[in-house]
Amino acid sequence: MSQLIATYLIHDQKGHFAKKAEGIALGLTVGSWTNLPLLDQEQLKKHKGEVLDIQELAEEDPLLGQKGIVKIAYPIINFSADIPAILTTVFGKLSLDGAIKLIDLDFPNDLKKTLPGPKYGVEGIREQLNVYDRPLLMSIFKGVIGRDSNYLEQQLKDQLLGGVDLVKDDEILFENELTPIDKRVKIGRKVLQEIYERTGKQALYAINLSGRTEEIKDRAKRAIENGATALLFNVFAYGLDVLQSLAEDSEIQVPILAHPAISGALAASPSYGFSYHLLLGKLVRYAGADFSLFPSPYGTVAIPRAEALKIALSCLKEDDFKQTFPVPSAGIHPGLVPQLIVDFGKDCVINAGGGIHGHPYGAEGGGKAFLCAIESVLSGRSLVEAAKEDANLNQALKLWGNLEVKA
Ligand SMILES: CSCCC(=O)C(=O)COP(=O)(O)O
Ligand SMILES: [Mg+2]
Repeated sequence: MSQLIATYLIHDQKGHFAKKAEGIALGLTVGSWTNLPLLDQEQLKKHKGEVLDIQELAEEDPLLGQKGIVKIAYPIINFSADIPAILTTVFGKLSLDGAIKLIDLDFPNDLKKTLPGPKYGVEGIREQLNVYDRPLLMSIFKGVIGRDSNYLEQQLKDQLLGGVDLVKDDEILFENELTPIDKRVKIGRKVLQEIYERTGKQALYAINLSGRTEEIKDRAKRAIENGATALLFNVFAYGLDVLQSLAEDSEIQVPILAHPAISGALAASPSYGFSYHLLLGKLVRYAGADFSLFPSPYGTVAIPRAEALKIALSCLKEDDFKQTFPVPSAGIHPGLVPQLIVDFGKDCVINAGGGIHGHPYGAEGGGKAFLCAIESVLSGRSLVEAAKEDANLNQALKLWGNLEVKA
């Protein structure tokens, strides 16, 4: 019988993990079945969760007690094949029941088959952009709230002239009178075309898809009909199922970038919530994101390096799905590029807002400084060496410094 396997970090003052694990396996499936008549027990057996493994960890939390890892298998006949039902089964009521963290989910093939995964993935995106041999570079509009469409247009041009592969709206730019989505799409189409004719550079502009859930599919489709080339989506403000339904829609034929806004509330605690790699890696990928943004280990809202690396591994793991581009973000500047490439390799997106727009030569200089940093790392040169011949990189390093690389 096909089973979904959930791995949890649990805590117990007395280390009674077996009892706790059995309580979860029963409580989230058939409830207390042992007191029922034999006939009912037989009927319920095929629905009961099964404790597969219990490991006691040496580590102890001073307040929460001893730590343990338990694996519980849930028969997939218990729930419908959708993420809301899956999450409610494995972590619904349980998420409210003290210090417990859902670390991972192993999906059986018949359940995986019901999920879309990314439409384009790393390979498809590289084909669209015609960039195969380096990390991609993305920049983020900044300071657009309260500004008109001329301002937005100029910012887009400046960013693209810096040579970036993608530009994205900030996740906090919503429907507004000055720069509504229709206007942004129109500007995006025009400027992307102009830059392509001038420089031959293909780029994508990810428009923030916002508004009420019931409106957003139509809004996305209209944007795409009018020339939108990618969508940014605040997946945790809406839910993974909404991402899935966008990804599955055959009329939504553009890449989707999943923004991690809100996810800190769900994953940052070491003892509660989801693991970051499950949420921003596996689930976002399975639900259909082509890109997953997450806090890098080095910037302004840093997460531990080990966590960030696991997110990226989960995005790129050999699997039945296309790969999702990992996008370590927040507070990124050119001096971090060598470390980002050591950590995430070539299949990642280097993504910056302030590190592009705050460059002394403007967004164009910012983009060029990043590209020079990427190229110098890939050709084995130090940033300091490369900066001797590149004024853009030189200015960036003077302003933001140059992180010493750790293996
Ligand atoms: C926390 S990951 C999302 C990064 C993001 O949305 C952003 O605006 C980063 O901007 P920055 O100026 O820090 O590059
Ligand atoms: Mg942002």
